[in-house]
Amino acid sequence: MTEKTPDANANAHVDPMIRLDRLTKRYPGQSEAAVDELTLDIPEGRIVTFVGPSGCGKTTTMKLINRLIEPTSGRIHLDGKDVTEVPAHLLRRRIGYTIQQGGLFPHRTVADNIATVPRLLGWDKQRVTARVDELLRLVGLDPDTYRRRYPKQLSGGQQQRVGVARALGGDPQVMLMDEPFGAIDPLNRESLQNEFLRIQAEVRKTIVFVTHDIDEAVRMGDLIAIFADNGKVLQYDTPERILADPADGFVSDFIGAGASVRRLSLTRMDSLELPAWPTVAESADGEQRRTAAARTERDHLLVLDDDDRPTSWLPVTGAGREVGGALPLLRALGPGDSLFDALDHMLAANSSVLAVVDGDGRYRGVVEMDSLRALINTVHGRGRTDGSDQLQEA
Ligand SMILES: Nc1ncnc2c1ncn2[C@@H]1O[C@H](COP(=O)(O)OP(=O)(O)OP(=O)(O)O)[C@@H](O)[C@H]1O
Repeated sequence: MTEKTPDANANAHVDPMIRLDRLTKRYPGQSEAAVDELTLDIPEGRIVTFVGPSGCGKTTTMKLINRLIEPTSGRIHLDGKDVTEVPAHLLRRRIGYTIQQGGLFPHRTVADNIATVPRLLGWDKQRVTARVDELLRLVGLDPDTYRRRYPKQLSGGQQQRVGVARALGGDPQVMLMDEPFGAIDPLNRESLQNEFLRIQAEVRKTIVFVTHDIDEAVRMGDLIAIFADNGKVLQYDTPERILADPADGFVSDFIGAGASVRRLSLTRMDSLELPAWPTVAESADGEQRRTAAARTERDHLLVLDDDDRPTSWLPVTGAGREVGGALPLLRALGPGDSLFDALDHMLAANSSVLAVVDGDGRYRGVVEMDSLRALINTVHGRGRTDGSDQLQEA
C-alpha cells in the first residue's frame, strides 16, 4: 500500500490571506503575555484550525485578528495589507465571526440576525432579503420556515447554522469561528462538521477555526496550529504530518494515543496504490480454479465477474490446494472509504483482507490487516527524529 500524493506542504503554493507578524498581547495586570510574538501565515481559501489547551491564547489571537482587542505589539496583514491602522469597525465587515451557540442576537429574528452585516454595508432591502434566503438555503434551513423565528425557537444545531449564515452575510474574505460546534452533542456535531465542509467547498473562504478537540481539528483543518501556553505555536502543518510526526512531546501528548487510528481516517482508498490479490473469473471451471489456487500461497481467491466486479471469495485449503464453495464478499471498499473504514469493516466481518473497487465498482486491489497493523505500529511509540517515513509505504 503506497500513498500516491502525500500532501506534505499544503500551504506552499497559496498566498497568505492573513499574516500574523510577531503579534503580542499582554492584558493589563498580567505578568505573562497571552500571545507572545506569534508569527503565522494563513493561506487563502483554506481552513486553519487552532487547537490547544484552555487558556493558551486561541481566542485572544482570533480577537486580535478582527481587532475586538488591540495588540500590544506586532502586525496583522490581511490580503497583503497591514490592517493594524484600519478602523476596527471597517475591518470587521470583511471578517465573519461565529462563536459557540452562534452568538445570535436573541431579540432579533433569524432573518434580522443574518442581515446584520449586509445592512451595515448599506445593501438595499431587496438585495438583503435575497441574501438572507440564499444563506438559509446554503446552511440547509428552509427560508419560509425559519426566517421569522427567534433564536430560542431553534435547536442548538439550527442556531449554529444561523450563526454560520450570519458570519457569511456580507460575503467576507475571512471567517473566524471560535468553537462554533462546542456546545453541540457529538452526533449532531459530526453532521454539522460535514455540512460545514460541504459549504466551504462552495464558498472557499479563508477560515480560522478554534477548537480544543483534536479530532475536530483534524477533521476540519487543511492545516492545524497546535498552541501551547502564551500563544506559542509548537507545530503548524497538515493534519497528516502532525499525526505522523509530532514536533515534540507536548504535541504527541496532546494528540494522544489515538493518533495512529486518527491518521487512518485521513487516508482514502483513492489516494493509495494497492497491492494485487490472486483473482479468478466467475466463469472459470473447476480445473481453472485449481490452477489459480496452485499458483498462489494465499488462502483465498477473489472472484471477479465479466465486468471485473468482485463477487465472492473462494477458500483454498490443504496441501492439495482444494478450492471450496464461494463465500460472500460482504463488503468492498470504494474510493471515498478511509483506512479507518477498512479497519472497521475488517473487525466487523472478522476478515483480514478486503477488496477495493473504483467508482464503477471495478476491482482495483486489496487492503490487508497486516498492512494496517504495520501502519499503526509505525505511528505508535514513534519519536520525532527517527528519520524514516515508513508511513508512506506502510
Ligand atoms: N480580558 C482579559 N484580561 C486578562 N486576562 C485575560 C483576558 N482574556 C483572556 N485572558 C488570559 O489570557 C490567556 C489566554 O486566554 P484565551 O481566552 O485567549 O485562551 P484560549 O486558548 O482561547 O482558552 P479556552 O480554550 O479556555 O477558551 C489566559 O491565561 C486568560 O486567562
